Amino acid sequence: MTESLPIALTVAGTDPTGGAGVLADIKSFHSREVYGMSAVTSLTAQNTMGVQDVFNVPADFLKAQLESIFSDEMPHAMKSGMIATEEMMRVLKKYVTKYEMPLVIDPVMISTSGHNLISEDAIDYLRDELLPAALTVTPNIMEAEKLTGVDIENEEDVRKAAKVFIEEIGVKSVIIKGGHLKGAAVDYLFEKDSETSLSSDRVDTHHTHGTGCTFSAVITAELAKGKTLKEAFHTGKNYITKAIQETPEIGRGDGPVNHFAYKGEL
Ligand SMILES: Nc1ncnc2c1ncn2[C@@H]1O[C@H](COP(=O)(O)OP(=O)(O)O)[C@@H](O)[C@H]1O
Ligand SMILES: Cc1ncc(COP(=O)(O)OP(=O)(O)O)c(N)n1
Repeated sequence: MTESLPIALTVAGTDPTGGAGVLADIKSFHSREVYGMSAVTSLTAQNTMGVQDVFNVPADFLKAQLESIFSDEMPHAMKSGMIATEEMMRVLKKYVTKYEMPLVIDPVMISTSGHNLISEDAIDYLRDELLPAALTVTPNIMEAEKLTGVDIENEEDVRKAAKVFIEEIGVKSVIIKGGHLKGAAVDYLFEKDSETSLSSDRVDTHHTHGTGCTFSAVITAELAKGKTLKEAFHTGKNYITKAIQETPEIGRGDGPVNHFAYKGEL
């Protein structure tokens, strides 16, 4: 008899060159031996040099995709990435409150190349309505600053922002990624009564396109297997570090990471 596979769902935008968004998420799920499903929010025309165009899927069609999935099979964990409009976020909120499963929100706002991927009013809805529904939220430094209003330059500022996330915004936990701070690449997991930080040497490379998507997708995959958030955080960090150390040098600009590089225990 075949053993049943853990299933993870991503609700996110596409990047046709496969470095970020849905394709990066599915590659990450697959490499962790988790069956991947997706509901697409936006089609972007982008590559390693930047974002050329964006087409947002009508909110009703996002609903149709989610309905197709949830009326057929229940994923074990779910993540969201680029959710461009408040209308789409409202649709998503209905599903994440109706069906209970670990939810990881990667609050994607701006691409590395500086392109706005979500509207300003969607940011307010994200902070006030969606974040409290998540098991964890994985902002980078700029996203954490935008959502909390705290300027972040060092570890103390990271702690101040985490306090706002937990005590004011009402998130259950937050993982603040330090990829854009100076020095070592340190990420911080804050739960109500605990703090865990994981550090790795900074890799001297500009090939970091899709690191945030990949990191949060691996965490989601581990949660789908029933791992704890701390265990998932450790695997996510080890996976992304290896994926950045062994970038495949694809494209003419800021290239993607290597989804085959990490060979850790499944
Ligand atoms: N140059 C680097 N060397 C090692 N790890 C990095 C590097 N850049 C980012 N990371 C790691 O990649 C993950 C994504 O971080 P970050 O770049 O801050 O997020 P985002 O991709 O959302 O902007 C984090 O685990 C971070 O520590
Ligand atoms: C469709 C799509 N989704 C997300 C991103 C941003 O990717 P992320 O991994 O958060 O960030 P970078 O590491 O690329 O900054 C994207 N570009 N496209």
